[in-house]
Amino acid sequence: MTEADDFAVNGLCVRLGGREVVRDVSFSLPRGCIAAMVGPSGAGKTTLLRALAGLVPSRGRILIGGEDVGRMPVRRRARHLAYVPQGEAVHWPLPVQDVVALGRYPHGSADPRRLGAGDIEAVDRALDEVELRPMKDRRVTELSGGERRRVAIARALSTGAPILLADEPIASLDPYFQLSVMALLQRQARAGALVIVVTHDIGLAARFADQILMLRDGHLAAMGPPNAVLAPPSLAEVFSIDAYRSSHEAQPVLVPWAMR
Ligand SMILES: Nc1ncnc2c1ncn2[C@@H]1O[C@H](COP(=O)(O)OP(=O)(O)OP(=O)(O)O)[C@@H](O)[C@H]1O
Repeated sequence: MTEADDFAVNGLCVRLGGREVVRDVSFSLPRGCIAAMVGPSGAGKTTLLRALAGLVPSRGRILIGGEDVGRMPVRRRARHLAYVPQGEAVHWPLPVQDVVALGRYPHGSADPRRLGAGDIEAVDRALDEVELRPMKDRRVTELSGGERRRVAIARALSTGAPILLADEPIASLDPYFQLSVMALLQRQARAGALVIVVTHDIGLAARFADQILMLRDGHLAAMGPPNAVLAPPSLAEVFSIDAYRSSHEAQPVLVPWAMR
């Protein structure tokens, strides 16, 4: 890791509806890392992720390799940061491959009829990653909720951005695709990307993430490796739960077990 690879957030604050919903958040993460952002409902995860993506005004600084994201031209920022929003991304009856091709917009190609060979390759690769190539000509409005989530993930992947911010990408997926998408995000990290994924699934966070960012009431309550952060005291204090903890195939197993 070099300093230029870092994604650094300093003193980030976001006000919404006259209230500070993200408060003085600071952290830095290297490329090659997958970080899971967890926390109770309303803790500020989506707001923080949207602020990191430049989609909501914030105070403080966000730096990529020392460069201030707030001063980056929008297309340049979009080549650095890809964002998978919560919920369904597209409501128009476009073919799947055209939606995924929107990820090539920051590279100058938005019209699906004018994509270059590199764009087409990036789109096909992204469709393969989420196992949607056979559905590429289907209209997104005719897909299931889980399939649409995978289209949104493919669109972000097709940007080729080295920083991927994903808001609950596995929320509406079946167990096979929850594992598939988490493994895919981990592969992106191992290939050199920085992935920050918001999830309520602390079990999959423990299994796949290198770092946990734990939010509570808008501030970063804890950050570190899963076994340190998702430990009984913080699960009790932040989530008000006890969890069953074990290991399987040398991986941590964490199952929410009882309310406290
Ligand atoms: N547009 C808005 N105006 C005012 N308050 C908002 C707005 N959007 C979100 N909030 C508030 O900001 C706080 C953080 O919301 P946010 O959606 O970031 O939480 P979250 O941790 O992602 O929650 P969840 O896990 O339920 O998705 C909540 O108290 C929410 O009510």
